[in-house]
Amino acid sequence: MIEVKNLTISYGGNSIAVKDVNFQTESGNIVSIIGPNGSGKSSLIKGILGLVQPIAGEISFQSKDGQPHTIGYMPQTARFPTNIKVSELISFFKKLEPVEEERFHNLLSILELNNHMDKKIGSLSGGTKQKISILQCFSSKKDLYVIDEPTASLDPYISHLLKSLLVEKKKEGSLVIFSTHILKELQELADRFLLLSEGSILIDDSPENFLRKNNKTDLDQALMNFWNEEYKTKP
Ligand SMILES: Nc1ncnc2c1ncn2[C@@H]1O[C@H](COP(=O)(O)OP(=O)(O)OP(=O)(O)O)[C@@H](O)[C@H]1O
Repeated sequence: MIEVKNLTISYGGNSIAVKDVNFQTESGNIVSIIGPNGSGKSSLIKGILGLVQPIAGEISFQSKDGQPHTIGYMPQTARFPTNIKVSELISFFKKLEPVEEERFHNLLSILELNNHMDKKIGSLSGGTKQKISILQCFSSKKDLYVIDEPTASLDPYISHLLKSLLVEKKKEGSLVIFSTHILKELQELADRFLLLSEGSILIDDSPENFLRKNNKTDLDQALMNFWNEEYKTKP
């Protein structure tokens, strides 16, 4: 379980990236964070991960067995040292954190990373670097998976694989939090979504409930209607 209380993040000056955000969620769920560019999705994710220091609020985790929680993270853009080989990077990851060998080898093969082992990271495409992130993130079981725009630079085949991994992790009892701009992806995967606007949560609902309340079947359309109404009421 994760509980986020009054979380506020600023990078300095007067601007606030995340404003007094509150939510809590149980394990075994997929939660999606959506919102326009600059609405604070990545900042909220970085706050959850402890990568940025909030100016107010707190985040607490409780794992079922009382053990320290483990987190897998896939950033929006994979940033690895450019002058080492793929094989060296993967060996480094394996030294940092033990992997489940069967899962690791399955992923390595599905992601077709074997063909890239002798290449320097700097020579890889963005999508191939994301595949290494997938391998790193999903080669061992975690309590929480945090994925920032998972499918942004992936081809349809690998996007499909990643979405299946998220569903598999939920079924195994982990909590999955991902941000996206793709509402179809949200409707397909999420048990619950948070719509951020200017750092605050504007909607916190399940896709089904939101559709029912708005008498729609298509989330894209329902959210666009909501958004247009929201802007109409702004000065
Ligand atoms: N490192 C940083 N330094 C200063 N300001 C930042 C930094 N990172 C983000 N911001 C600001 O914080 C606000 C929220 O940005 P954030 O990247 O969290 O939004 P986002 O919803 O993830 O955007 P996008 O959809 O474009 O990825 C924006 O105003 C952004 O300019």
